[in-house]
Amino acid sequence: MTTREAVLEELKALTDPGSGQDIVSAGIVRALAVEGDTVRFVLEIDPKQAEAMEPVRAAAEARVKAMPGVAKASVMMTAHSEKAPPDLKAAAKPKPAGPQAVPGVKHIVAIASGKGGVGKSTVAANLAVALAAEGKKVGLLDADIYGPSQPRMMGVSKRPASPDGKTIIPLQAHGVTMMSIGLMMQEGQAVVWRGPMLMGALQQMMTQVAWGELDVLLIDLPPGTGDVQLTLSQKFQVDGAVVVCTPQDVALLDARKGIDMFRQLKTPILGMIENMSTHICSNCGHEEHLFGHGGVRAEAEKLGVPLLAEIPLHLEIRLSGDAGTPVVAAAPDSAQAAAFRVAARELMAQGVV
Ligand SMILES: Nc1ncnc2c1ncn2[C@@H]1O[C@H](COP(=O)(O)OP(=O)(O)OP(=O)(O)O)[C@@H](O)[C@H]1O
Repeated sequence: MTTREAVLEELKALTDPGSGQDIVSAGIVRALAVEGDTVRFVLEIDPKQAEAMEPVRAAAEARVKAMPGVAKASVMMTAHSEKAPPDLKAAAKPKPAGPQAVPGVKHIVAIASGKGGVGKSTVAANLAVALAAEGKKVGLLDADIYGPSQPRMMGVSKRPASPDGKTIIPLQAHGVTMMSIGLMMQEGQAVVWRGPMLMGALQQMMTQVAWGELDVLLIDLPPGTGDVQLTLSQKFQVDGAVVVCTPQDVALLDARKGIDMFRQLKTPILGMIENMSTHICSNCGHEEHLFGHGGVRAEAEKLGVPLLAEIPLHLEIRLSGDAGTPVVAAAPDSAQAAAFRVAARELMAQGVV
């Protein structure tokens, strides 16, 4: 199969009698399409030149048809428009697009974890509600393709509407505008995501969801260091990442990997959040350190990133999350909710919300 570039190269051998330039540089080769072994294009000419151009058209068709890998060549002449011809060389090589902003969204903050089950989604949901309670316009995008849990945590299950088949209308819960990849899948459906599908789904949820005006869009990422993290950091202007971990050594090791990845991607680390920091007994209020204590603080200091909050392991946090009302909304005055509010205010103090 031949390429568009090879065809253009071949056509440069022909001269445009009007300008004296080759027909590619003269800008009269338009709508060039290479489909398998068929090449089609038009020569856009001044109608007065039709007769003089016919031999050029015939020569162009013959030259392209003689190229290896070409079975059919179809060249037509059309009358030119008044607009300046486009620069074919520039059109062939579009500039690589840098990270883009999401229209209307002032800041993007990723909530990440090195491994699964450390409470990243719980933190994302409660942070979103806490920031909304501070008067911020907050969006929450659940991009955790392996286990989207925001519909359950935020208590929404309705499939989002798309009146025009292009724009997706996000849902509202506890003062937060939210969207989850889970709402686009059939319940119980197992999805095998491949790289390009993943990137497409993330891109679609970032740009096709009608987020409206937001102070911040929180992204609940899948655990670990994979395609979604990479795509998000490379394609969108992410203000920073919050890394959630538990005090266990193994989680810390994974958290370190996550931090390394964001550093390589030049995404600022806004801070770490220690979840399941201490266990507070829901009967007697006794506090104990089930997974050890102080490890995350020491690690954060070593890595030079702030420790945004220490969230206790508390039955109320799990029950409220499972019931669809994050603890910050269910029991705003509780000590458990206060820990999330501390993290929210820290982010506001950093100016990323
Ligand atoms: N501080 C906490 N106290 C009590 N339960 C918690 C706490 N944090 C999280 N949980 C519970 O632990 C479970 C896992 O939390 P969550 O789904 O937020 O983790 P995750 O890191 O997002 O997991 P994954 O991304 O692997 O699905 C949930 O049932 C949640 O309610």
